[in-house]
Amino acid sequence: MSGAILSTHGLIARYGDFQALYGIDFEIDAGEAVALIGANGAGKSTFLRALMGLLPVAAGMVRMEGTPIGGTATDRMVQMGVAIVPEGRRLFAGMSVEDNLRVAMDQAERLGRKGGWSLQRLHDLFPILKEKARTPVQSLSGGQQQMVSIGRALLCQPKLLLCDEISLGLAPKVIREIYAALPEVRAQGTSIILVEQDVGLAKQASDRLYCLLEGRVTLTGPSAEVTRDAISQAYFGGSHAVV
Ligand SMILES: Nc1ncnc2c1ncn2[C@@H]1O[C@H](COP(=O)(O)OP(=O)(O)OP(=O)(O)O)[C@@H](O)[C@H]1O
Repeated sequence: MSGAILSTHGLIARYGDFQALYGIDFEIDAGEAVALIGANGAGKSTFLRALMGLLPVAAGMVRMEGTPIGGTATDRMVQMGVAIVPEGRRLFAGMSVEDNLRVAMDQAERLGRKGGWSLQRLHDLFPILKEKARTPVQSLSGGQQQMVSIGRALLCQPKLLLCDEISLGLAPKVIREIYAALPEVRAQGTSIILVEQDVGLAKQASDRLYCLLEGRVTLTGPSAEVTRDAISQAYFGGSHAVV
C-alpha cells in the first residue's frame, strides 16, 4: 500500500481525438516537492489539468491517499485539499490584491477548508502583498502578480499545491524570491508539484523529478541524483544538451 498523498495509475488524457498523456504512473508523498519537467507540449500542464478535474479522467487513474478520485470536479478537488497556481496566473483583473485573496478565503470557508494560511501569514511570506493590498492586480509587476496567484492558492489551505510554470517570464531576482517561499510552504506539510521549464531550478527546488516527453514519463528519480546527461536524453529523446 502506497503512502502517497496523491498518485496516478496509467493516467490517460485526451483533447477530443488527440491523446496528450499515455499512461502516467506518478506519486507524491506528504510534504514532498516533486518537479515535472519536459519540453513545450510534453504534457505537463495537461497532467495538472487532469489532476484538477479539468479533463475527463477515469476514477482509478488518480488516487488521493489511496481513494480513487480521477475526474472529480475542480471545486471538490479544492475541498479535498488540492489547489493550483495556474499558468498565466488568471487573477481577477479590476480587483485589488486583497480582494483577489479574499475570493480564495471565501472559497475556502464555503468549502469548509481550514488550515494555517491567513492574510497575515501571507504578508509575512510576501511583504509586498501588504504594501499593495489596495492596488488593482493589473497594475502589479509580473512577479507581484505571481505572488498573488500563489497566495490565492495557499489561502485555499491546500495539502497539495500544483504550480504551473511559476517562473515563466520573470526576472532571475524575482524567481529567487518566489522560490525562496516554497520551503515555508512545505514546512506547513504541504506537498508541491512543480511544473518547471528551467531544469536547474526544478532540480534545486524538488526532492524528486519526473521528465515527460510526448505524454510519457521518460525519467524519474531523486533530483539530486539524476544527471544532466540522463535529463538530456529524457527531455529530447536524443542526445541534445540541457543548459
Ligand atoms: N486545449 C487543447 N486542445 C487540444 N490540444 C491541446 C490543448 N491543450 C494542450 N494541447 C496539446 O496537448 C499536448 C500537451 O500540451 P501541454 O500544454 O500539456 O504541454 P506542456 O508540457 O505543459 O507544454 P507548455 O510548456 O508548452 O505548456 C500538446 O501537444 C498540446 O498541443
